[in-house]
Amino acid sequence: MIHYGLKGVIAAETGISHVDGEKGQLIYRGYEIGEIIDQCTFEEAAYLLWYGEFPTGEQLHDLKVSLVGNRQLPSYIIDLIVSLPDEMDLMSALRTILSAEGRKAYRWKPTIEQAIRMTAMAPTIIAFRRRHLEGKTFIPPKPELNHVENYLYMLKGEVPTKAHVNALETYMILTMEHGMNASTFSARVTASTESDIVSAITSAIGTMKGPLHGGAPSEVISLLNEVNEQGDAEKVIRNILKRGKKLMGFGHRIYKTIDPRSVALKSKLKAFSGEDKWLDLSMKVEKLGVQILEEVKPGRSLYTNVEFYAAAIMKAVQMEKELFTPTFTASRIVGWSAHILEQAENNVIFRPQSKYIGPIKKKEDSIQV
Ligand SMILES: CC(=O)SCCNC(=O)CCNC(=O)[C@H](O)C(C)(C)COP(=O)(O)OP(=O)(O)OC[C@H]1O[C@@H](n2cnc3c(N)ncnc32)[C@H](O)[C@@H]1OP(=O)(O)O
Ligand SMILES: O=C([O-])CC(=O)C(=O)O
Repeated sequence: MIHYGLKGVIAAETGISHVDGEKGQLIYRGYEIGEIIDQCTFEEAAYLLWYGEFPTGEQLHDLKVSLVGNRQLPSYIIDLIVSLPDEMDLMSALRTILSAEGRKAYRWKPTIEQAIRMTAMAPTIIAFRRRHLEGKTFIPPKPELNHVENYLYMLKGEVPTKAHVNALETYMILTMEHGMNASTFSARVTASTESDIVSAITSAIGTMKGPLHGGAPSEVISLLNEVNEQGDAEKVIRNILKRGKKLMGFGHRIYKTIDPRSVALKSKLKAFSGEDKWLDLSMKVEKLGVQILEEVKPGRSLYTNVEFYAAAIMKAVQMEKELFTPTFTASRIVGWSAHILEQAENNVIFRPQSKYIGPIKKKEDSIQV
């Protein structure tokens, strides 16, 4: 039997997270995601994923110090940020620039220190590259700001409001980790060859970029923009589906009910912006989208996924469309690296099989006379 797309195949045991697709539940290291976003910072959630438990005050302090030190970029990385062609999109640039970090020091086995370094570097690379493309000067990280505050500060050049930090931090914690999704699988496959953490994360970034995975939210914005311009949401949705296209931000391999991250983002947005044009538009498109998908694809249980409300939350914190997937990547590096470390603990190389459906030939039969 062939499991196309490895649907339903369990290929590893993990203690990092659990995704219950029927209940619509997401658990990090035993704790429900709702509890984590209400009570933790980005740093605390990352510590939990890497180490399996919450940090003490001293451990959290040490992690913060390590993040501060690793946020400074070496000169070879800065050189790349300014020399890559301008038409390279941010995800391609991030993939290329982070991969330049692959030095001898990263040889097998991966370590938590390496995971922290890559997590610390990503937001600085994204912010510097973005500012370079805008013709603006780089804003170096401020040691006294936390991870999410720093990211916004380096992008915008001013210390962000508490409301913006809180909204983005919620999003970044919610998207840190999600079981054996496509990009995490990529990371684990690369790590399973005993390749280094930089290569594994580079593989994952390449996988994250695609519109069926991490690239979806910018397409959600295109959908919302189209509805906003045309005014008739039902017509826009039906036209997309009539053309045989997918409705971006809807559907999920595991969730057969609403994605709990989508619920959490919607409620954060309600608290954050109250009456907001993009939130209202998103809720209208969600309601109609679910109804029409049930009519067109009955029984497939298609609801909004995390990417749907990600678009509205990014708008709320004034992030441009080009930053959506890189920001998702900056948080998912935590989950990828936790999986790379777990893979290294009990490694078996990933090597599924394929069924050959081509012909069997003989060379002499193909010789023309
Ligand atoms: C962080 C993340 O990666 S979250 C996912 C982000 N991606 C998106 O939002 C892109 C849109 N969604 C999709 O493409 C899919 O739902 C995926 C990739 C997320 C999941 O794919 P799969 O598990 O392979 O489900 P599959 O594509 O087989 O869907 C089952 C059925 O529902 C349909 N379907 C699934 N999602 C959608 C959608 N968004 N719009 C229209 N139809 C859909 C499929 O066409 C399929 O129909 P069929 O039974 O007639 O063949
Ligand atoms: O789990 C998946 O297949 C996709 C997803 O939601 C994620 O990676 O966050």
